[in-house]
Order: sequence, then C-alpha cells, then structure tokens
Amino acid sequence: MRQVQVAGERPYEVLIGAGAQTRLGLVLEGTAKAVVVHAPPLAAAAGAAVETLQTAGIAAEAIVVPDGEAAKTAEVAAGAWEEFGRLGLTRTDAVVGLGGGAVTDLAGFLAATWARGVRVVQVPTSLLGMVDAAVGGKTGINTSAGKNLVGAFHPPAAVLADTDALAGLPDAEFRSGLAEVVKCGFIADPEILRLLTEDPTGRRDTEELIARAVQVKADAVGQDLRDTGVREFLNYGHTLGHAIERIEDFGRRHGEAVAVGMVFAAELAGQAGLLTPDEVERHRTLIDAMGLPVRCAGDWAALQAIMRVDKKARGATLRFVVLDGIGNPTILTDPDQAWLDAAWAAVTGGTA
Ligand SMILES: NC(=O)c1ccc[n+]([C@@H]2O[C@H](COP(=O)([O-])OP(=O)(O)OC[C@H]3O[C@@H](n4cnc5c(N)ncnc54)[C@H](O)[C@@H]3O)[C@@H](O)[C@H]2O)c1
Ligand SMILES: O=C(O)C(=O)C[C@@H](O)[C@H](O)[C@H](O)COP(=O)(O)O
Ligand SMILES: [Zn+2]
Repeated sequence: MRQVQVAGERPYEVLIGAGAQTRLGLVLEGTAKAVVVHAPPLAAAAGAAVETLQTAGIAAEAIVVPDGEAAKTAEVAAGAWEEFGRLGLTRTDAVVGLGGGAVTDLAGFLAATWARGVRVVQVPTSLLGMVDAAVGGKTGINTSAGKNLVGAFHPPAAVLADTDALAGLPDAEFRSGLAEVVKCGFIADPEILRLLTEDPTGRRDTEELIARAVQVKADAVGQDLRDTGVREFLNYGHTLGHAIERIEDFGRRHGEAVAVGMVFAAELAGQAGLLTPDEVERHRTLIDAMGLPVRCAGDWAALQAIMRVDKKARGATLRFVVLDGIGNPTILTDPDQAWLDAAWAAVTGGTA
C-alpha cells in the first residue's frame, strides 16, 4: 500500500492500493455513526463499506444520490441534509463519500455544511476521484451559472483509494481520470509525462501514476488549501474546460473537457511566447495518444463569457494557468484577444 501525506491544519493520509477500502473501520475507529453517500452504480461497494463499518462497531447507513454530475445540485444536497437529520448525525459522527468525483465533491460539501462541519472520509472509486477530486478538500456543487460555484474547503480525515475498484470502471472514465494525471505531469512531474509517453493507456503504471499525481496535488494543497497561490496551478486546462462543461450542460466528462482545455492553454502560451511550437505540439500529441479529445466546437463568445466568471477571474479580467516551459506553471492575466482567438482557432481545427 502506498501512502501520501497531505500537510495542513489537520494533516491526513491518502492510502493507495488494492484493498484500501477495508481500512475504513480503522480510520473511523471510535466513531458512533457514519453515513455512506453513494450513487446507484456503486451500491455493492457501498454495501461492503457499511458492513466494514458495522464490524468495527460503527452504526453505518447508506444514502443514495443520483449518478454523476446530477448529484452536484442544491436539490440533492437539500435531500441529503434531510436524511442526515432523520439519521440523527451529530458533529462527532462522519460522512463517507464513496464513488466518483461527483459523489466525493457532494459528500465533502455535505460534511462541510452539516452541523457546520463533520468529518468526511473519501473512498474514491474512479481514477479521477483517486488522483484529484477526493484529495485536497475542495468540495461543492454546480449552479446554473457555472461549475463548482457553491462550495467549501473541507479537507477529508483520510482518503482510501482502493485500486481494486478500477476493475469495474469503464475505459472512457479511466481515460478521463488520466487527463488529470497528465495535467500533473505538465505542471510539475516530467516522470508522469515519460511514463504516459511510453504507455499512453496508463494501464502499465497505474499505481505509480496515481501516487505521483496525488503527490503533485498534496504538494500544492498542503501549502495552499484555499487556492490563493500555488494551488491555482492545479487548474491548468480548467478555465476553458469548465466553460465547455457548462455550455454542454455538464454532459461531457470532466477530464475530456480539461484535455481540450490544456491544448487550448498550451496554444495560448505558444501565442504569448512562453512555450515553443514543439512544447505545444507535445501537449496535442500526448493527449491525443491517450485517447482524449484535443479539439472541440462551440459558441466562442458564450464560452468567453462563462470563462469570465471562472473562480480564478478577478473582476472582468480573464486569468489562465499557462506553462512558461514544461513543468513551470504561471498565471497569464488578461491575454490579448488575438492570442485567445488564435488558440481557439487551433482547438477548433482552424489554423492559429
Ligand atoms: N474537488 C476537486 O478537487 C475535484 C478535482 C477534480 C474533479 N472534480 C470533480 O469530479 C467530478 C468528476 O469525477 P469523475 O470523473 O469521477 O466522474 P463521476 O463522479 O461522474 O463518475 C463517472 C462515472 O463513473 C462511475 N463510476 C465511478 N467509479 C466507478 C467504478 N469503480 N466502477 C464503475 N463505475 C464507476 C460513476 O458512477 C459515474 O457514472 C466533476 O464533478 C469534477 O468537477 C473535483
Ligand atoms: O484542486 C484544485 O484546486 C483543482 O483545481 C483541481 C481540479 O482538477 C478540479 O477540477 C477542481 O474541482 C477545480 O476547482 P475549481 O475551483 O476551478 O472549481
Ligand atoms: Zn479537474
């Protein structure tokens, strides 16, 4: 079992490996009650989690929420709060978020808000959840104005990334998770880029890639939980990515939107003279080889309007995470309109 320590006010561990979920009883030892939040496809794993907790003497119940992005709504949160009340969940009890990133984002948000904060243990079951969503304490739901616009910083008490869960994960979801892995490679860890270049499926080195991506995330959130400095670099590819998700009504996988967003950000950095044409091309070639999208279509004016309410924006000023060389992220503020248009042309298939 690999372990990554996340620093902060209350440091915690991310356990990565086969069977990690069975540590649930141990990490919540002494807790009176726990509620396992999950979506229908993960009912069997949630049942096993409830059993593990009960064996450890913890009164555990499961509550079911809709699958995928449909879980991240105010209505679903309100329904879950009602359930917590019915179950008599108190401040010394705990929430367990078991599922993909959508469920762990929701479960974290429920834990942050219930009784003004109860512990959450995250049990991510998708690759994306393991390498990103379950780690770092960003929790939240979507609104009609945009992605993750309502939320709280609420770090988990522990993260159990049980790689056995990946056996049931559809290939397209695995690839979506790989987008966040390659993001970590581009912003901080060239070894990730090397491993993915050798095996773009990510299947040969899965555990190594998870541990490396979690380490990149832990390094950033350990220094900057509240996203005012280095943590912003984890948003590489997300400014356009989130706008695409929003404009497509959250119908596209998060990692797929981020993949196009990274190619866009690379093109933008190319326009700004921060990346060489080869480095821009390296993004496109690797992301494409991984089976992720490098192009998209859409209403450019509408996408730009959405990007202006991105959480990184300040006033009406657009801010993008870009690379000043591979592995060296920086913020590009208020880029020239001509650069934005050229980068957009490059991802829509036109020539920049
Ligand atoms: N909080 C953060 O820091 C952070 C970071 C990255 C992404 N996110 C959020 O995470 C969400 C995306 O997460 P995701 O990609 O996991 O999507 P998801 O949660 O929608 O899961 C994708 C699908 O895979 C299924 N699934 C999950 N695990 C499975 C398994 N082991 N076997 C079979 N099916 C399984 C789910 O039920 C769902 O249908 C987005 O809402 C994104 O905004 C948050
Ligand atoms: O943890 C972070 O910080 C990230 O930016 C990681 C992203 O991969 C993730 O999608 C996050 O939810 C985006 O945060 P947001 O603040 O832009 O909603
Ligand atoms: Zn993301």
